Amino acid sequence: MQVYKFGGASIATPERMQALLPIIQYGGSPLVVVVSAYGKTTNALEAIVASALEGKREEALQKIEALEAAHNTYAASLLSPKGFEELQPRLNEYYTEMHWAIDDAGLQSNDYVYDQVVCIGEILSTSIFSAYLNEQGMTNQWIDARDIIRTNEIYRDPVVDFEFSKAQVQKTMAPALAKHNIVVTQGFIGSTADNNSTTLGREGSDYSAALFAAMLPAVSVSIWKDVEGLLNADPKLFPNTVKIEEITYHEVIEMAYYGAQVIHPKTIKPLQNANIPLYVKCFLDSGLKGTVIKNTTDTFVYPPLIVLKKDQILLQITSRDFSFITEDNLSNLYNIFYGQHVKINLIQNAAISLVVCVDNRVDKIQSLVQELEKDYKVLKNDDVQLLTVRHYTPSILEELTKGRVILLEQKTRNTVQVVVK
Ligand SMILES: Nc1ncnc2c1ncn2[C@@H]1O[C@H](COP(=O)(O)OP(=O)(O)O)[C@@H](O)[C@H]1O
Ligand SMILES: N[C@@H](CC(=O)OP(=O)(O)O)C(=O)O
Repeated sequence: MQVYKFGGASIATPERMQALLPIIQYGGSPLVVVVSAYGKTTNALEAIVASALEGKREEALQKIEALEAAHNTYAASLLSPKGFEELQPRLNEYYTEMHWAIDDAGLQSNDYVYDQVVCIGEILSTSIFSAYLNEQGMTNQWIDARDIIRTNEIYRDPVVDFEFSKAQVQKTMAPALAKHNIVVTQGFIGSTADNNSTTLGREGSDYSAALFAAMLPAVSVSIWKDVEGLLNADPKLFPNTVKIEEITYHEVIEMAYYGAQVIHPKTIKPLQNANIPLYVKCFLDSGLKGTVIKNTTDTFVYPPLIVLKKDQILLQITSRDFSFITEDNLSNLYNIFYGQHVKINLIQNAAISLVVCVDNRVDKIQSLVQELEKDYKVLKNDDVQLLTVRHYTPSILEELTKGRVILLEQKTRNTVQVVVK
């Protein structure tokens, strides 16, 4: 039993979806196919939510109409006229779900509304994918991941109830696999005990694939990307990247944690716990070997692993009464960050101040700063970047920071992190 995860890029166009057929056909079976929304659908859904939350209902409806038309065109170009006609009522149901969800704007929390709308991207893409595979003779069972992945009610950043979800996997997914050999389901989404939809965090489909794999359990997970495997840096940001053949879970968890946008940070833990290898493969050329991420006792010499996290903000937080930033202040400050759901990417403290680097999330920073300012003075340094290099050498660090202003630097034996402007 294997799990394949196809991200938005791999199904960005109907032609790309078509090209996945041989990958699935020769992938071995049974196979769980975990799929994201196609292309940039999630961004489009976020824009719908933003309009609805700003009270611009007409604008939101226009954007929904465009999204519906795009999905209809996508489906119609893959399916026979009969197949499309059969699928249309189902797509319409999901479009209606979206309409209802935006009507909750202002009545329910913003994060709740976001999840009810944004989850539809994956529901639509998988419905089309499943129908297309069926038409092509690859009989499969479509499963709504919201019937399986149970989460708590922290919308947009929920905690998954692993044991409950695992029982659901055994009850519904395992028998469906035994019957059809192929199950098509969604990444990124789950639901609460009250059947409200939740999303697991942007780019969370990798995490879903890992959860399904650990719960079944599967022998491996393959995530299909537009790159030849895991590289030592993002090729869109750095020239001369090198592909990594094999790498430990630990190294990848560090890379993902520091912000490498190739694998969702939560993906590794369920796989490592169940000792399931993760392959990063290229959907543009499935013959390429890719990268394997697993437990190993081998010791590798890695190239410098570089992660650049853009759109960061540096906050300098100073006690108003000149009290030292020691345990009592620190625990108070950590509680504030925790309460505001803001993750600290880098932290350094001095006598009466603390400097933290966090993602510049407009929706969160304002209320965080308001809360902090009750007891502390806060200075902001906008538009900074966080550069992390594992297995660094002095020369690579010099090369990467040339011409940049270094605002903060932290080094351990293996890792260097700098906040640069
Ligand atoms: N270390 C890395 N190795 C490979 N790709 C990386 C790395 N860091 C960032 N990326 C980026 O990840 C992209 C693939 O991931 P992504 O676009 O999220 O795929 P998906 O379709 O699954 O969402 C690549 O095009 C590349 O720009
Ligand atoms: N569609 C969601 C979940 C996801 O993981 O997508 P992708 O696999 O395309 O990164 C997002 O864009 O965040």
